[in-house]
Amino acid sequence: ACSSRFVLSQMHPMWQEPLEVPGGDRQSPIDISIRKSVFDPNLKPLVTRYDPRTCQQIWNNGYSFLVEYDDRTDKSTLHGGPLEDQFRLCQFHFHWGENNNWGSEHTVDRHLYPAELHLVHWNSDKYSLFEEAVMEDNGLAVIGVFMKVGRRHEGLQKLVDALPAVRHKDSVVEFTKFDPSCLLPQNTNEYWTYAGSLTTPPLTEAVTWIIMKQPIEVSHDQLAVFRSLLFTSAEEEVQKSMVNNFRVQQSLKDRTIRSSFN
Ligand SMILES: NS(=O)(=O)c1c(F)cccc1F
Ligand SMILES: [Zn+2]
Repeated sequence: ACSSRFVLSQMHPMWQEPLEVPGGDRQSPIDISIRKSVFDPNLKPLVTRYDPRTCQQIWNNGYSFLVEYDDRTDKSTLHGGPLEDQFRLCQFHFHWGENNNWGSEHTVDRHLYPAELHLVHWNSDKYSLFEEAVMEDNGLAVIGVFMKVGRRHEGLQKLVDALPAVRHKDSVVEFTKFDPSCLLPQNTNEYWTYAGSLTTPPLTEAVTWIIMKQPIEVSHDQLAVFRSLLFTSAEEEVQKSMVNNFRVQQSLKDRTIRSSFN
């Protein structure tokens, strides 16, 4: 699995923003202004091929919970869209709020969603490890999917049922045979894409972001289970609810957001 331990081992205490970032001209997340985005007819459809047999475990890393995949071979991949190369799925995770009024990292015309899913992939045509790719301009591709409150998401429920087992920071539970394509919206041809960064330290400017226009629906109760997780480990006296684990929005600076649709 892609040991995001690398990314999170440099973890700063929560929200010690603003963190000085070398360069810092392509930071994430951002607001996606629809009128500022430019339709690019050359953008291709996204192609995801996920093998549920590569799903390994769920890990509470004290920041979010990650569903980690075996990324030692090209079994679960992403290509197409704005991407020139093939990318390997290493993990997916979420960001959410303490209530349904906020929680997403990206916004659309300042509209906040209660949560956002990130499917993290690294460029396996150019690099041999996630830890390498995370330091390179074209190293990562992250699919962002907005989540709104509505009908219960049957595919998500298997994951929700496993969360009590990873309530505390540093807990891990085996989790297998999960196909993350069930978490994608039915329409994956409409997305925005821009050059950005990790939204957690080391905040490296390595990410091609692909943000789906169509949100998925999850139930109020499913989001409530996300909020039952804890930032703190079992040993700590004061337990802190894992909520509001999103980064503050960053300036667009000299960047263009492209859309795959008109
Ligand atoms: N939030 S994010 O998708 O930028 C992200 C990554 F891409 C990789 C590791 C951790 C992480 F949080
Ligand atoms: Zn994320």
